[in-house]
Amino acid sequence: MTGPTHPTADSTVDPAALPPVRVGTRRSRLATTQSGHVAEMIRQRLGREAVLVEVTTDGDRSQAAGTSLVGSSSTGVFVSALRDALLSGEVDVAVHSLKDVPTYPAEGIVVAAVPLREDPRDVVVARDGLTLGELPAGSVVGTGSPRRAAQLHALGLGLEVVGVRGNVDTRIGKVRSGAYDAVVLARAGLSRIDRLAEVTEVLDPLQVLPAPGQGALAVECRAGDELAAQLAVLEDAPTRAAVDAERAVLATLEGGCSAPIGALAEVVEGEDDEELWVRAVALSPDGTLTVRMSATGSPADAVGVGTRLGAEMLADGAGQLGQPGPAATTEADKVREA
Ligand SMILES: NCc1[nH]cc(CCC(=O)O)c1CC(=O)O
Repeated sequence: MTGPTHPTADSTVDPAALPPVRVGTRRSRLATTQSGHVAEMIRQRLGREAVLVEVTTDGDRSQAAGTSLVGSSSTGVFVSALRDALLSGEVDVAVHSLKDVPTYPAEGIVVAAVPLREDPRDVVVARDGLTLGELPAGSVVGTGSPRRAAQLHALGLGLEVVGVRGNVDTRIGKVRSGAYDAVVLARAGLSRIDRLAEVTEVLDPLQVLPAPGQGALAVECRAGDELAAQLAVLEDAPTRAAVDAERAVLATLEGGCSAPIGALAEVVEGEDDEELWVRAVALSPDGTLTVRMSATGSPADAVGVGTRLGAEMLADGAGQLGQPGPAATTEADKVREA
């Protein structure tokens, strides 16, 4: 039988009658698209209204002012302003590209959900529809990422790697204007802003491993907020296991190594159970020295698998890749039962 609901009983509160969830976002097209995607999932799966609230970050301001912001040192600024807005109560949810989120935890904040990740691979946008292998030696390839630069050098194609800053549109513009022969970007970013048609090559992870967490989003909220439990419906468990493992590799290596790092994990169907596979690489900045390893284990032990893999890489010389000195092991490719 139907009848009036009882608004005083928690179980019968209509979620649509609650105030809208305020989803904090940076202003870039990539950020607003990602946050809009999360807001839509909140409407669909929580049945609550959601609105985007723009938060200007120091990173956005310095980019507007033309300051160069490349590499991992810049990533925190994009994240911290959103977290400040979360802690001050200005917004209820913060959405980040997971690869931009530092590995150390933020006080008072939890990653309430990691939704299904996009294709995590790096891609090339080159002139004339070319692949990296088709570009003549000496071609100019733009990237602001030490990880991409080192792996491009390691390909041995004689490419000239130069820095590039700015948002995705700006970077592709460098190829369109003829300033660069190619740029390397995350496929996920291009997918989110609907520019996949410009991709001329998808880079095989055997050659170029993505950044830990690439293609995945972190949905954060205040620790202890009842929203944290509700947002769990946005979670994709295999994605969480994969990015936990990748970030554990990174966190372990960060302890003893300043070299660029790539890592990619996936959960695959094993004979009896699901298995987690992790591949990782640490490189000298010029790409001449690499420590490359893989590990496998249970998705339930993702952090353990990644941590042991990172420790194994340190034991194999990953800590010596940053500075000149005795050569580290090259291309040591081991599969370990973790
Ligand atoms: N560092 C910038 C950044 N942060 C997240 C993405 C793309 C989306 C993603 O990787 O999740 C990008 C652009 C890029 O690396 O090409």
